[in-house]
Amino acid sequence: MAIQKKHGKGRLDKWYRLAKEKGYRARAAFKLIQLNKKYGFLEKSKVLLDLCAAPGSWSQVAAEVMPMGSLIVGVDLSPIKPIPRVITFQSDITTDKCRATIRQHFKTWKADTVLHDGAPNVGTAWAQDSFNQAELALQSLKLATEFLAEGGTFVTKVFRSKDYNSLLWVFNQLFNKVEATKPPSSRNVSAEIFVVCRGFKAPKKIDPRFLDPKNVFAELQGATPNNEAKVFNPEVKKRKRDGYEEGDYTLYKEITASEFIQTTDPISILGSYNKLTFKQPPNGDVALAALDQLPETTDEIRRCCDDLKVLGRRDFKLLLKWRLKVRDIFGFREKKEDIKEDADAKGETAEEVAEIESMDEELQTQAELQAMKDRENARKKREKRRENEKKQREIVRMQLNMVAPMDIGMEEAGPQGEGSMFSLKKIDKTENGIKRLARGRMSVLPNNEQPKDSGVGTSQESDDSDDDSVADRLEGELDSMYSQYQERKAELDAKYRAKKARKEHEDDEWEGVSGGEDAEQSDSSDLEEEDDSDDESEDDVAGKGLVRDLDDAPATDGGLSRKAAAFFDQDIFKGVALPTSTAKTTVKSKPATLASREARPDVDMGSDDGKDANETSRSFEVVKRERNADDEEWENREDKRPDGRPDIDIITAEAMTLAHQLATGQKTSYDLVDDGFNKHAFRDRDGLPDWFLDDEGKHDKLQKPITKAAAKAIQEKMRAYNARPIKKVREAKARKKIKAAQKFEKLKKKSDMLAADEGMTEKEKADSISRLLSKASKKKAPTPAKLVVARGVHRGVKGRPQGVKGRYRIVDPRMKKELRAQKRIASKKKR
Ligand SMILES: C[S@@+](CC[C@H](N)C(=O)[O-])C[C@H]1O[C@@H](n2cnc3c(N)ncnc32)[C@H](O)[C@@H]1O
Repeated sequence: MAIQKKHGKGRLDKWYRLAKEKGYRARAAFKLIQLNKKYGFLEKSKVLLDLCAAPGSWSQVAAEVMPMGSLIVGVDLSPIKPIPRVITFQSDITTDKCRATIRQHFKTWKADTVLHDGAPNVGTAWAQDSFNQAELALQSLKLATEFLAEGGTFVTKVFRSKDYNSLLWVFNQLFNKVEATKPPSSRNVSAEIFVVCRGFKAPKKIDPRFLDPKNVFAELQGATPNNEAKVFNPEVKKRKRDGYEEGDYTLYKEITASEFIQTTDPISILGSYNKLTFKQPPNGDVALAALDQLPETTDEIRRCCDDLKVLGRRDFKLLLKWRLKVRDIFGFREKKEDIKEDADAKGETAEEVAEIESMDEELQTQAELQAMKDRENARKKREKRRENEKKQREIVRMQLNMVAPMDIGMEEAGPQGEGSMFSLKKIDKTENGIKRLARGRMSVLPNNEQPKDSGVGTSQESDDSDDDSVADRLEGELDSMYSQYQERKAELDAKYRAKKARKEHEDDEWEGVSGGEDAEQSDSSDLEEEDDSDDESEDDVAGKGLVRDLDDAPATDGGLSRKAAAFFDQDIFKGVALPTSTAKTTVKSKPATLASREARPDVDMGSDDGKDANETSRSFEVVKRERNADDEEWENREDKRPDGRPDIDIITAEAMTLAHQLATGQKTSYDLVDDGFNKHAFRDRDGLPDWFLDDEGKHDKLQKPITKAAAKAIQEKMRAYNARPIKKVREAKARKKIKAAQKFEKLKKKSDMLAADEGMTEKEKADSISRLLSKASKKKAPTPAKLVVARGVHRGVKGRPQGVKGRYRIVDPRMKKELRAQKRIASKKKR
C-alpha cells in the first residue's frame, strides 16, 4: 500500500506528479483522460470547444487524442499559453462577445464535443465572478446548444449542490444519455462530479427558460433556511456542496457581537467569521455597548468570541446559550414566549417554537420530517444515556453489596429489559415475580416502590424527566447545530475536509458496536421500519402530523411549487415524468428511504418497482467514487515497479523509520501487529461527552518514533523531488545530448576519412584533424540580445514588442542614460 502524504501539500498526489512527468499543465488532464477512457468521445470528434480551458490541460489532452487536423478552440477568463493545434482566446463564457468569437473560429462548423471544467475564480479575475458553479454549467450548456452538432457530446463539471438536480433535469431534456461520474483522479474530498451528456437532440427551438438560471433554479432560490427556528427543529446535517462561496474572498472576517445576537442565522456567523468583536464601530452601536456591559458577557464568552475558528463543542454551546439569554434580555424572544404561553394555555406542549418568518411549504415539510427524525434520535440517545447512568448506579450499588451482578446482566439485554429474557416490565405485572424479586437484600423493587434514583418511572421522576427531556432535546439540538457549524467551517477549510474524509475511514469496526452520532443516526433511520413496536405511538403522532400537513398543503402534484408546476405544464414536457420533491406516497410507505430520496433528482416517482429501480440508477446520486476496473488499472500502474514489486512511496519520517527498522531486522512483522495493541487502540469512549472526545481525539494518538536519519532521508527525498526538472527541461537536455552524440559521430567519420586519405602526409592529416576538432569545440558566440528601449510604442508592453525578432531585452531609457553617465564619469576620473 502506498503511503499517502496526508497534510500540508497533500495536493501533490500521484496525479499531480504524473501530470508533471507527462508535461500536462494541470492534474485535471487525467480527469478528461479517464472520462474519455470510459466514454470514448474524443477519438470520434473533429471539432471541439473547451470552455474554461485555462491553464489548458484538457486542451492538451484533446490535441493529443483527437484526429490530426481537428479544430480545437479553448476559451477562459485567464490567458492560456499557446498549445500546439489549439486555438485559444481570453473571454468570459457568459458574454455575447465570447459567443461571437467562437462563431468566428468555428465558421460553419459545428462541435462534436463541448467540454466545460469551469469553476468560478477565487483568485484571478474575480470581479467577473457573478455566476456560481451551477449557473456557469448552465451557461456552458447554453453555448453547447448553440455550437453542438446533433448527436454531439457535452461534458461538464458540476458540484453537488442544491441546484444539481435541476441541472440534471435540463440535461436530460436535451440529450439522449446523461451520466454522472467521478473519475478516479478527482479528489474524494472534492464535491465535483462530471456529467457526460451524449447524443445531443439538437431541437430546432429551445424554450429560453430551459437555459435561464432564474427559471431552472427558481424553485430553490430565495428560500433562505431559518436557522433560528432550527434550535427546536434542527435540520439534518446537509453538506453544502457548492464548492465556492460567492463573493467571499477575504480570509479573516470579523463581525460585531451585537450582530450575532440579532441574526436569525447564528450558525452561519459562527461558521464563517473569525471573531465576534466588541469594538465600537465609527458611528457607535448602542446594542454592542449594552452587550459589553452585561454580566452575562463573561470573560469566558469573550475568549470564545475572540477566535471562532477554534470553538470546541462546549464553547459553541456556551456562545449559543449566551446569545439566547441576551436575546431574552433584549426582548428579541418575546414572540416566542408569547407562542409558548399561548400553547401552554391551550394545554399543548410548547416545544414547536416556530419563531420568525415562516418557511416555505417544501422546507416546512422537510423540517417536519427532520424534526421527527431528530426527536427519534434524541429519544434513542436519551434512552441510551439513561441506560448507562442506570448501569453506573447499579455498579455502585453492587460495589456496596446492594445488588447481584445478575441484575446488571438483565439490564444489559436492552433498555428496561426490552428484548431480554427477563423483561422487568413483565415481572412487574406478575405477583410471583414481584415477590421473588422483593425477596432478600438484593431486591429490585417494582415501579411504585422504587427509590427515587432507580431510574424507572416514579411520578417525580416523570416530572424530572420532562424537564430532562427538554434539556436533553436542547442539548441534542445544540449538538446538531455544532455539527452544522463544523460543516460550515469545513467548507472553508480544505485541510479540515481532507482530515474529515480520512476520519470517515477510521475506526470502522467500532461503528457497529457503539458508533458515533452519525452511525447512530443512520442506524436508526435504517431500522425505522422494523422498530415499530415501542415507538409506534410517537411515530404515529409525528407521522400523522406530517401526512396531515402534506394533505393540507396547497402544493400541486408532485410537491412542486405552483410556479414550477406551471412551467412543467408546457407541451414540451408532455410524456416526460416530472421531477418531484418529497412525494407524499413515499413518506407514507418508505420512511427509511426518504432521506436518501430527498437528495436525488427523482425524475419519476410513484412508478412501479422495476421502473423505480431504473430511475434510481438514472438519478445520479454519485456521492462517493466506487472502485472499478479502471481504478485498479490506474492504481496498479502506479503501485508496481517494472520488476513487479510494489512501489511504495515513503514520504513520512515515521514510515521511513519503520521501513528502516523492518529492513534492518530491528522489527518484525509480528512486532508491527503487536504494536497495534496499545493504550490508544482500545480506548473505552463509552459514555464520554462528545466535547471531550472531540478535544481528546486531537491528542490521543500514538506518537510514532522518528529517527534523525529517517527525517533527514525524507528531507533529502523531498528536496530532490522538488529540484527535479520538469519534463520539458529533461527533454531539452536529452535533445542536447543526442545532438552532441550526433556531432561526435560526424567528427569521428570525418577524421577517419582524413586518416585514410593517402594523398596527405601525416602532418597534414594531424593538422586538419586538430583544425576540425578545434572548430567543433568552439562554442558559437551567442547572438547578442537586441536592446529595445521602453519608449513610445514599446512603453509598458508585455511580451515581445512588435517587429522585434530574436533575442531582445527591454531597457529603461533612464537606466541607459545613467549607465552612459557613469561611464563618462569613470573615464574622466581615470584621466
Ligand atoms: C478548474 S479550471 C479549468 C482547468 C482546465 N480544464 C484544465 O484542464 O487546465 C477552471 C477555470 O474556469 C475559468 N472560469 C471561471 N469562470 C469563467 C467564465 N465566466 N468564463 C471563462 N472561464 C471561466 C477559470 O478562469 C479557471 O481557469
